[in-house]
Amino acid sequence: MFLKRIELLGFKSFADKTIIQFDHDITGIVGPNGCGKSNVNDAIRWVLGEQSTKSLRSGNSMSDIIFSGSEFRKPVNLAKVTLVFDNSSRIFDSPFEEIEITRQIQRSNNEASYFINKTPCRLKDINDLVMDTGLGRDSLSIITQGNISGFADAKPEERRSLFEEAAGVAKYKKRKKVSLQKLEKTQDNLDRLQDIIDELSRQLSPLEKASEKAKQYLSLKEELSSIEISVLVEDIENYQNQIKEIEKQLFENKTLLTSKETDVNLMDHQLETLRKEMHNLDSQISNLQQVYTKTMEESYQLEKRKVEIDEKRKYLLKNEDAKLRQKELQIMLKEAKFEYEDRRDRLSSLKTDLILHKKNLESFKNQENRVSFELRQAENVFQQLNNRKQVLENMMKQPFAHQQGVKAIMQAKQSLSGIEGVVSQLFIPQEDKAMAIQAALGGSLYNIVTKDEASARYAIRFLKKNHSGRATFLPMNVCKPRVMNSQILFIASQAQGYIGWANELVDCDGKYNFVKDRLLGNILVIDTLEHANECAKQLKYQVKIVTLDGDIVHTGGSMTGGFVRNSSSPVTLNSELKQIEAKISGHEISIQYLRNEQEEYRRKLDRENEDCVSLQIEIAKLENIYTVKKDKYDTLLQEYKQLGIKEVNTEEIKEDDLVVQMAKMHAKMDDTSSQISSLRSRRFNVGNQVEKLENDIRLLRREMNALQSEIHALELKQVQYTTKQDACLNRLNTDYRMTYEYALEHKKEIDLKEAKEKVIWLRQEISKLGNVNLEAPKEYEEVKERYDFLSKQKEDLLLASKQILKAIDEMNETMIVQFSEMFDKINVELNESFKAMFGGGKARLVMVDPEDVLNTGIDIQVQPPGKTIKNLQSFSGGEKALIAISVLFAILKARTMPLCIFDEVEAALDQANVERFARYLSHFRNQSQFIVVTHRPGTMEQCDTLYGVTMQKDGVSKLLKVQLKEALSLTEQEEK
Ligand SMILES: Nc1ncnc2c1ncn2[C@@H]1O[C@H](COP(=O)(O)OP(=O)(O)OP(=O)(O)O)[C@@H](O)[C@H]1O
Repeated sequence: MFLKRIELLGFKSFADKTIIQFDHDITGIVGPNGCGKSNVNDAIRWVLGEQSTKSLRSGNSMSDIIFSGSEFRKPVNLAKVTLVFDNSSRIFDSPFEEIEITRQIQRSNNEASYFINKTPCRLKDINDLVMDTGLGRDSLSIITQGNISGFADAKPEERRSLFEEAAGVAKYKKRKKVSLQKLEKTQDNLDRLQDIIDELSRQLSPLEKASEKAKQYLSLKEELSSIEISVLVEDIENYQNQIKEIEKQLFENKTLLTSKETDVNLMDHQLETLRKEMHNLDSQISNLQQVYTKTMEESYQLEKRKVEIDEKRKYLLKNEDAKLRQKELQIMLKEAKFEYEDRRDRLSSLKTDLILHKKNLESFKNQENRVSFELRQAENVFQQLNNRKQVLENMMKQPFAHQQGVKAIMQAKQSLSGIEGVVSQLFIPQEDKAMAIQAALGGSLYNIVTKDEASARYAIRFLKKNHSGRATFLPMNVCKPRVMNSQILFIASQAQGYIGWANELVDCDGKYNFVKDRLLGNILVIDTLEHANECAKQLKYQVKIVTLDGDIVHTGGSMTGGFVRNSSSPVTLNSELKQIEAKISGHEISIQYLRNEQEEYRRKLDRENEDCVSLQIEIAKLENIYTVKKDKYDTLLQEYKQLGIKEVNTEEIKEDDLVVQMAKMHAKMDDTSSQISSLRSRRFNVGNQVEKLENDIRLLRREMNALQSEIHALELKQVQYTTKQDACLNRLNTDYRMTYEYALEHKKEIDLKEAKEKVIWLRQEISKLGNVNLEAPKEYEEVKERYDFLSKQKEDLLLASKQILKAIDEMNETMIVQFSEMFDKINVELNESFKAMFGGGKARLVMVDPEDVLNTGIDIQVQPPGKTIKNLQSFSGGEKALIAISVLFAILKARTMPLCIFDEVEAALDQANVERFARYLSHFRNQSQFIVVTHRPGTMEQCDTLYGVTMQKDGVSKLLKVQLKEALSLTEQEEK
């Protein structure tokens, strides 16, 4: 037998271990109602994997199938049922000759355990084992009274499962279901995958762009760094050279300064010496003047004596004899000759002197004329400068003459609170930058800076109230500093003719720095308009640029410039005034210098004049004396000749002679006078030298001041270059993490100008890129990799779903074929079984939708003998059962089942029909094994073995093999 035995323990009413042995094809199980017959059926179904407590006629919990006890028996805690099958025909796909399937449940944990041949297994293993064998919880193997009675009344669709089971398509259906679930899952996965792929693809495009941008950025940056390092190194080298040059100049200037200091010291010393000499000369002159006076006194005494002697001689000449007279005359002649020759020589010497002095006079006159001319010119310019200064000062006294509102506010400043001042007065442009700053400030020149907005509001109310015009106010608290883009700062700093940012070229009180930065922080100052245009181009016309002349290149590229007649503003006035004042002080010095020079020449002129005049007087006096002396000599000579003396005694005049003494006196006086003159000249020269030295010292000191300023400027420059050099070093360090020495080693040979242009270009290109996500290439790679991977997965899934669909198609095909074949086969068998059950007539199975074999419901058209075809519903309960049994037999004929369990399937039949049923059943002997739960003697008669089930008072089912007679008596007992 296929099912060899059932072992029950604790299952429902089978509290005690009960073994049902099956030795024949048809085994009947009989007994009164409620004795536990159907529990055997339930036990088989339970072992074969039934999960529905309803199907098992149990309570809510599976543990309800465990024997629950009775008045006389305690409940048990374990239910265990084993089915033992003969597998020699290999109905189960297993190499074992015997298959033992066990299911048990513990009350304590409500957990079921499964075993195949005593080995624990899963429910699935049991399902797989019984699949395709015709067994199983939903199979045709177990048919109950309910199945039979409900068959006719069931909907066509509900009937279909029976035929599917018979056709053996259930496994395909199951597989198809699994495949469809897989397909659904695959589709779900595909949908999810598609969502992710869509999302990734949305990310990919921008990421690819960002990645390209980042790569471009990195490549530009790399190029930039390779060039910029060299540029920085070159710049540092240049700065170093410039610093060295400045150091050299500083050294030279400092040396020069020291040498000038030495010169000044030396000159001071010379000055001292000269002053001493001057003092010396003065005392020498004074001494000589005394000598002169004394000599003149002595000469006067000698003159007096001479006059007395001459008087005596005149008397002698008149009264004495000829010889004496001759002697006397001779003496007088000698003296007269001596005197007249002496005066002649002196005269000649004085004339020579006069010529010399006149020459000097002429030269000094020329010099004085030249200096006077230069002085006049300098004084003219000086006057003009002073006039301009006065005009400027007047203009500055009324700085807002044309700005009525500004003027009114500034006049009422004391009574208004929070008025700081007008922009044009608060900001002082650095030297030469006034025009540029004026252009940069433009309309803001006359903005009034206030402490806050409230002060500005108050001032505006004041203007309104007094009808005093309008003004623009700039509250300090709203001024925030402008931060220029570092790229622009860099490009600007490299531009040709770069002077600086306008705010850097203006001095002001520190508290106005924000105002200054707000108004001027974004305006660039470049030397010329050409350079400004060039720079504007490099900066893409994003920055307003002004030139030193006040021309403007606006953002966007428009230009303003030209000449304005009265373009003065307080900003330029101030600067012009400063320039004028500087010029005036320069002119003052040169005028002073010229005046000194003029004074010196005039003094010289006066002196020469004086000398000439005194010489001329002296000459005039001497000429008279000479004439007198000559006349005297001539007269004496006449007188002497009249005495008849041919020869004039040439005897030398004696030294002690009065005339000789007098001549000596004159000579001494001349000599003294000449010495005085020479000393005076010396004194004059020394005086001039002193003055000159004093001037030279003054000049030297001025030069030293200039040198000092130059040194200061150089030191400033040195600091500037050092700062620039440090900035470059810093950039090398922070931007490129390099020391100068390292960078120097790795520097490339570059053309600095070209390289700087390239750096600017590269920076512009980098700037154009805007924000760059440096992680983008990595992110792109990751997303791309994921995208590719998921796309491949999608392809695989599509392939898998195609394969599943193909498999489903194949299964559908197989199911259609198998179902159709089985359907036809059953239809053929039905005709026969129907005839056998009804004793004639005909029956036919019909597909409700033949087009949809896979889903169609199944209808039955029956025509019992002598009756016309009627609606199934209109048949009696017995007829309906008979129709169902006909179909059941038809199926069993068409598809051989190894085991069939009929649970009171013939209950609704009358005696004659039961016998017909039983007889038909016996036809299946040797073909299938039947376990028949029955009350009907007709059926019992056809059974090979009968088991009687009884239940005593203890509520426990007992089983015993019975003979037909006993079986009938068991049933009869119940009927009674
Ligand atoms: N868990 C359980 N513990 C104890 N007894 C149980 C349990 N479950 C069911 N029973 C008993 O089993 C009996 C019902 O058995 P079953 O339905 O097999 O009887 P039957 O012989 O088929 O009756 P009928 O001929 O009327 O169909 C009842 O007496 C019921 O009390």
